[in-house]
Amino acid sequence: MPSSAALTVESLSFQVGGAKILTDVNLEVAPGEMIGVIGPNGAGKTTLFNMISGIHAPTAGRVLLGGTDITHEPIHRRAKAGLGRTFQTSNLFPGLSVAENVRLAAQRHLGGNLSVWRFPRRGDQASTLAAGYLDEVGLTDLAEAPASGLSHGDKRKLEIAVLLAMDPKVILLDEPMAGVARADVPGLSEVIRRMHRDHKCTVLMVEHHIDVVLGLVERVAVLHQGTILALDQPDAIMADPLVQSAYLGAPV
Ligand SMILES: Nc1ncnc2c1ncn2[C@@H]1O[C@H](COP(=O)(O)OP(=O)(O)OP(=O)(O)O)[C@@H](O)[C@H]1O
Repeated sequence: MPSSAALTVESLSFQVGGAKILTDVNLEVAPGEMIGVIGPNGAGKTTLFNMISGIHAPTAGRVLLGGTDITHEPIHRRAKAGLGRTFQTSNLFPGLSVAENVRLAAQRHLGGNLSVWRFPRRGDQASTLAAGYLDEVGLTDLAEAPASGLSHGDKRKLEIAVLLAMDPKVILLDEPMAGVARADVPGLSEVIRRMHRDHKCTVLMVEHHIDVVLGLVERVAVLHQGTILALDQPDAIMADPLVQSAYLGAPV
């Protein structure tokens, strides 16, 4: 029977030389679900994201987006099919203003052409949409500031606004809290929570801040030495002795 999952990772393996980086990873993310991927350094989290987003090809297995096999599709076709990703290192246009970054993404999504001179109405529509997304992530007051001057936390919020402008069905959040000041973590968590709730998008999130993951997601996948050690609701994951000994080292 065909899967109704928004994102399916099926028997995914990745091997470099003799080293097994991922081994037979299976994961189904239901439409509108948010799953967190945790695991110690070197467990294979980034590699898994790179396989899903198309940066590297798996040695074996498949990736399906809404039931369609995208395993061999290039990155831009995956994006067009509705897969969005943020990166640990920001991929914004640093010289452009906060608003321009979102407006360009909205305009590309609307029509693919960046020329406001040839399509002035599309430009207006993109600006209106951009203002809405900036409001959603709480960056309206910084709309005219250069993106390069933002704090790490605000850059992540801007990346989310850029993603929303592209209207993805499935969003991969790659360590959204990395480099973010401790004081900014709750605010950014709230932006992610609202994005998921209001846009009903499917989210897969790699994150080292376990508290953040447990507070946001419906299920947690624990990756350990390239395999899924456990996949369950946050409470069950924290109570799982296998997870405690293999990942956390001690009861929590
Ligand atoms: N292309 C590659 N060639 C060789 N080794 C690789 C390659 N990609 C990943 N690895 C190795 O695979 C393992 C998993 O790396 P990966 O970055 O996916 O882990 P991670 O769980 O994201 O770790 P972290 O939490 O530190 O970001 C590491 O030991 C890494 O050195």
